Amino acid sequence: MRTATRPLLPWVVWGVAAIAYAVAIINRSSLAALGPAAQDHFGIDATTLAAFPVIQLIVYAGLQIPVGVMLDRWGSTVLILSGGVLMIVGQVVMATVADVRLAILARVLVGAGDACTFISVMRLLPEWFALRQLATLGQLTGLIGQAGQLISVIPLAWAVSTFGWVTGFGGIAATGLLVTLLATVVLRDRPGEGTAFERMTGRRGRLTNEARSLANSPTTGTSLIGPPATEMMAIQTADAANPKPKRIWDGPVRFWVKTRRLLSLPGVRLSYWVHFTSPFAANVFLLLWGTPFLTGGVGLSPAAASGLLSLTVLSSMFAGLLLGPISSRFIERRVWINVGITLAIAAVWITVILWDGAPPVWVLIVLLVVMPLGGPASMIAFEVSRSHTPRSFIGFGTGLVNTAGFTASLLVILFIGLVLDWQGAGSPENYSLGAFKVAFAVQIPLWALGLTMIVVEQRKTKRWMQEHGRKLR
Ligand SMILES: NCCCC[C@H](N)C(=O)NCC(=O)O
Repeated sequence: MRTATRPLLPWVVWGVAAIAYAVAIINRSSLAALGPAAQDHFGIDATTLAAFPVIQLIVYAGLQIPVGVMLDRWGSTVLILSGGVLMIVGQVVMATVADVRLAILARVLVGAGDACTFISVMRLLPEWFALRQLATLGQLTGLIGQAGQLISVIPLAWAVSTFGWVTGFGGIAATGLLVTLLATVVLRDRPGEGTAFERMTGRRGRLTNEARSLANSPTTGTSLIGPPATEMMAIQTADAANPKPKRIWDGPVRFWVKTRRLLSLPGVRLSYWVHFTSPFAANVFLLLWGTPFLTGGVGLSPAAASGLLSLTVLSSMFAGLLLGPISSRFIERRVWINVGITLAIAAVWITVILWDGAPPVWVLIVLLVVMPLGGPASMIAFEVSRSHTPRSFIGFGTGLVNTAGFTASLLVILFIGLVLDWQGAGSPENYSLGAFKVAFAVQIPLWALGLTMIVVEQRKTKRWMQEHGRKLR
């Protein structure tokens, strides 16, 4: 039978989950190209406008661990659907209100819904696919998300300028509704588990009963040989005997114990620092400071700046295609691949900062091609985390790791603003190249911190694995 030999269902489940992630990215970046339109619509200044992405990012990062805990309890389907509903409500509010405080509430809802999506999609992968496929599928998921970013920039800006604010944001809400409905009848947490629709109606279809994973062995943990003898495994056994605990919140003490146990694994700490170090330069540039630097600092026209910025999407998509197969082929070296990419990003930025005067266009092109490689490189962190996190903690572990890059991005966004202000160059009329160069130098200590911690934790991880007789997979 087709389903038994070559199951199609894992691909359909992943496809719909990846589309849900792309919709989350459309929601996340829906204001990216609409700055002036939003200022007009709400009658706000640039500082208030800048608060939108920052608040959204704080909500996103702050919810990663709670969402991870819920994910381990309720599974990916519930979280992806809840995220979809939150984003739909957020965009309906955004489309219909005139008060800026309500618009900020709308962004909070969008940030919360977005926070539920990515790690839930990542949590589905090891349930449906074989180990050797996970790195590539993780990268492809990131790449499909990136396509969402393209949609949110060009077609949304066109829709808002042609049909108006309400139709543009209403259109995003309608797209979200369609995908959420699709997810209700397609997503399944794992083979044998029903869709949300089946669970609500109490009837399971043939597809669910015959569902098979492409994996033929357990896909998380570090051991290929011998029983792991850590404290963590006791927790894993307890969860295996009782796979659906009733409570979502065990109280602060138990939560703290869990966090400490997870962080006691050097491989989990390693994955945190891998995610911390590589993506922030691109995030900061794309979310807030890229256009002011290129226009107010380097002196490019807005059109030239946005042309250069579009390079980042292409570069990151291309890197995503290559890095998946490479990191699963060279599993022992994947952390060093990430380190190499981060060093390249730091080297290009230091060149720009030390350049005498405005860097020529070719240097800017190198910057905008190399810097976004940090996004796909950061996906390696989820591979490292999957290798080292016990199965029953995967959601928590993924959420914890995903906090890292976004925390670093927030810190750098904030530090750049502070250093610009400190130099008296905090507003567009006072921007200068020299001030931006000093401000972007705040990235250097964060790279130094991240890279040092990666080297330290990589050594500890290697030692830990030798001591416990583990082999990486
Ligand atoms: N192709 C770029 C993928 C970037 C992934 C990024 N580092 C990440 O962790 N994303 C999480 C998210 O919610 O988008």
